Amino acid sequence: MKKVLTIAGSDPSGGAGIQADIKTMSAHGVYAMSVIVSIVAENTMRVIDIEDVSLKMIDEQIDSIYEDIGTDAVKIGMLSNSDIMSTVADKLLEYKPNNIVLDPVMYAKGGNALMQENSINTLIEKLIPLCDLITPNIPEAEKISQMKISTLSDMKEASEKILNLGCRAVLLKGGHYIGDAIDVLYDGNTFTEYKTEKIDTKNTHGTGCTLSSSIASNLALGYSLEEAVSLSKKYITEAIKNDIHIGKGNGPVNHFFNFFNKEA
Ligand SMILES: Nc1ncnc2c1ncn2[C@@H]1O[C@H](COP(=O)(O)OP(=O)(O)OP(=O)(O)O)[C@@H](O)[C@H]1O
Ligand SMILES: Cc1ncc(CO)c(N)n1
Repeated sequence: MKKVLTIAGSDPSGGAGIQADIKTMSAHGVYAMSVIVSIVAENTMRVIDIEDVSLKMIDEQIDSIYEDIGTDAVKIGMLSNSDIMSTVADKLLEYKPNNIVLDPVMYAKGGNALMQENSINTLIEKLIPLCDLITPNIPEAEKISQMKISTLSDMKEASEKILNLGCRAVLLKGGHYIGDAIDVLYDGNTFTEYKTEKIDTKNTHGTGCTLSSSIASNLALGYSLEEAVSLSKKYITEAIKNDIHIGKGNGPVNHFFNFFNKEA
């Protein structure tokens, strides 16, 4: 069985973070493992508090995976500050895992910060160069590329700027784009657009976590980057379409739409 690790924050309400990652990986038939770096008190409505796990415990959790099991892909999600980013980057340099997918989480859907603003330089200098793929949404890509993104051609220009920071590929997600849900993949040679209609729903909590975990799973399963993104775009679209109406705010997607019928 292929093995995929998520290094991210915990969302007790189950729609984003580690919980979304494990559900997504399990729905793809890979063996999911998790290193929790922050515990977030949050739900579908708001973020209440964040408590970071100690750097020592983060170190030891990552060691415990590589001492024993190893990974076929690694998904990295919320890293709240620059010390955590450096700790994770050092471990990636030590173990050199294949297929590193970084979702550079900065804000929750309601707008609360999940990453300290002053850690963006560490993200850029230490983490991005180690990644096979980075999956920013539009506000995150604006921060990383330091340019305003209003059009599809801006998305492409920002992808080029981000790729020049040293990662192997960029998937700039257009869920926040007015109009269709267009994501742009840039691998240094080719731009590939993945386009679906925007689904009219407020239940999009954890869409980014789910997409990046799906891509990591598909890479672990041996798909090429282009195939993995294409399959994962189909997965997130179906997961959004088949939403399950949990909570009072921005609810989660249905990670297991393939396995059960929500009407049943
Ligand atoms: N309403 C929607 N209809 C169709 N696809 C959507 C919709 N919202 C987001 N998507 C798709 O979901 C994926 C995740 O994109 P999005 O930009 O929402 O990520 P995100 O902001 O990082 O999510 P989050 O921070 O909540 O985890 C992308 O493939 C995007 O195109
Ligand atoms: C723990 C966590 N990671 C990521 C996100 C972004 O969706 C969130 N809301 N919570």
